[in-house]
Amino acid sequence: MTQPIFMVGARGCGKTTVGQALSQILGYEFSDTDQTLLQVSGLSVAQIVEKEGWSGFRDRESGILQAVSGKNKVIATGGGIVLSAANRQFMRSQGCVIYLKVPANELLRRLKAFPEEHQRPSLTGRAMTDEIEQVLAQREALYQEAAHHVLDASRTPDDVVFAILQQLHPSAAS
Ligand SMILES: Nc1ncnc2c1ncn2[C@@H]1O[C@H](COP(=O)(O)OP(=O)(O)OP(=O)(O)O)[C@@H](O)[C@H]1O
Ligand SMILES: O=C(O)C1=C[C@@H](O)[C@@H](O)[C@H](O)C1
Ligand SMILES: [Mg+2]
Repeated sequence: MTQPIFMVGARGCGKTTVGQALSQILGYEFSDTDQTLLQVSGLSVAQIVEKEGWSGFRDRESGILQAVSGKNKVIATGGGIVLSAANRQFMRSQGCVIYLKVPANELLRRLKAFPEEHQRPSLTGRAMTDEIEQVLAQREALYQEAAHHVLDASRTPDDVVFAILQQLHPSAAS
């Protein structure tokens, strides 16, 4: 398999952490849409949103998704990449899409421990607990629609990587 692997899911589900580890095992190149946007623009998510609003950020993010896609790549996306129907269609048609599913209480635990507020400014203005539940409720169907594989990602990163390898190459991972 050479097609790109796209990691999707909510903030803090482990797209960057697990995607990077998976790329190393597969010998694939790794890209992250949030990190690439930071590198090419020199601006954090919070700065882009302040200047251009969320719609400006979403437009830039969609452009980056297309730019970083390619063979033998693992691509960690931003948590809101699936809001665009064109992005969902692009990822599904170009590659293999993996949804890392994590319950709200575990997302909250991780995001409280590692807030990274410049890259994760508030989406709703609400308290983090309420925001996570609200955003998950709004996006769950979109993550499911985009995904070829849905993984329980509340386990350790190594366990999640192993589970992905089992889904992609059932014989090789056993
Ligand atoms: N399986 C895991 N178990 C425990 N902690 C994890 C796991 N995966 C990631 N983490 C931790 O949770 C935090 C968020 O992970 P990560 O940045 O990979 O999430 P993300 O899905 O890329 O989030 P974002 O959408 O904001 O980019 C990190 O500090 C990471 O160390
Ligand atoms: O869930 C979201 O909408 C976001 C998640 C992050 O990865 C960043 O892409 C940004 O903070 C928006
Ligand atoms: Mg990330």
